[in-house]
Amino acid sequence: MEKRGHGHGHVHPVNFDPTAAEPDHHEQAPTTGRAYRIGIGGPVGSGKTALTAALCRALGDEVNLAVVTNDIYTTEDADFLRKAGVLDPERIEAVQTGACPHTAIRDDITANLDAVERLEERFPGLDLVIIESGGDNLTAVFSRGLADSQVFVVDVAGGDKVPRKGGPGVTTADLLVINKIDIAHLVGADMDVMTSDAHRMRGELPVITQSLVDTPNAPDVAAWVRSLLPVRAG
Ligand SMILES: Nc1nc2c(ncn2[C@@H]2O[C@H](COP(=O)(O)OP(=O)(O)OP(=O)(O)O)[C@@H](O)[C@H]2O)c(=O)[nH]1
Repeated sequence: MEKRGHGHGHVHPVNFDPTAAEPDHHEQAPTTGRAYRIGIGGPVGSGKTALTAALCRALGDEVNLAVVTNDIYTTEDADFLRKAGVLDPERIEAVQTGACPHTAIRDDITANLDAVERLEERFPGLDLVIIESGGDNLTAVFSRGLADSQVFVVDVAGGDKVPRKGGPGVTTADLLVINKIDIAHLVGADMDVMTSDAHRMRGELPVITQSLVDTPNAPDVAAWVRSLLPVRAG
């Protein structure tokens, strides 16, 4: 990490590595005997709540699932999901982060783990908890102590440069979703550029492009989620 001075007698660390994240202070807990936890993160308005709703629609009848939402000051996302009727409202827990959302999904994950625990107590045998982060920036990723796998959602409206800007969300998330491809032509986003940059930045890690207007149940992401869950007998 480089250090830069700026004229008041000391230096601040300056990190120009787009793939660098803050250190993760939590270890991944063993996944046996508890619900699998998938984190959904990404910039403000990219479609995280819409994807969460889509996954509830796609998987709700076959998987015992619940959702934790994170908002800074409100319970907006939880309220949206409850109103959308995609899941029993009892299966939705809201965390108010009161600070930058990445703090609650990475640095102090207690409130989120407590919310997961409440859901697990309420619904014994829960298979899956989807944890939706509040909208943040390209550096916001989940602690492995909270999310077993994570999806990072960007959208075409942010510009086709977003994947090549990197950041740990784009480069290290277990799945990158490029959302709202139905409006790519309206915002002048070149999908070939976005997908080839995304693959270049991510190596072997998967990339899904989708429109939740054209495919409201997010079939490709739902298939990816199914592939992560343990196969159940019967
Ligand atoms: N055209 C189009 N609009 C979409 C798509 N996905 C989501 N939207 C719209 O984009 C807006 C933002 O979507 P949200 O799901 O609320 O985004 P978010 O990432 O949860 O937003 P924050 O929680 O505020 O960060 C909403 O008006 C959605 O209806 C899509 O695939 N295509």
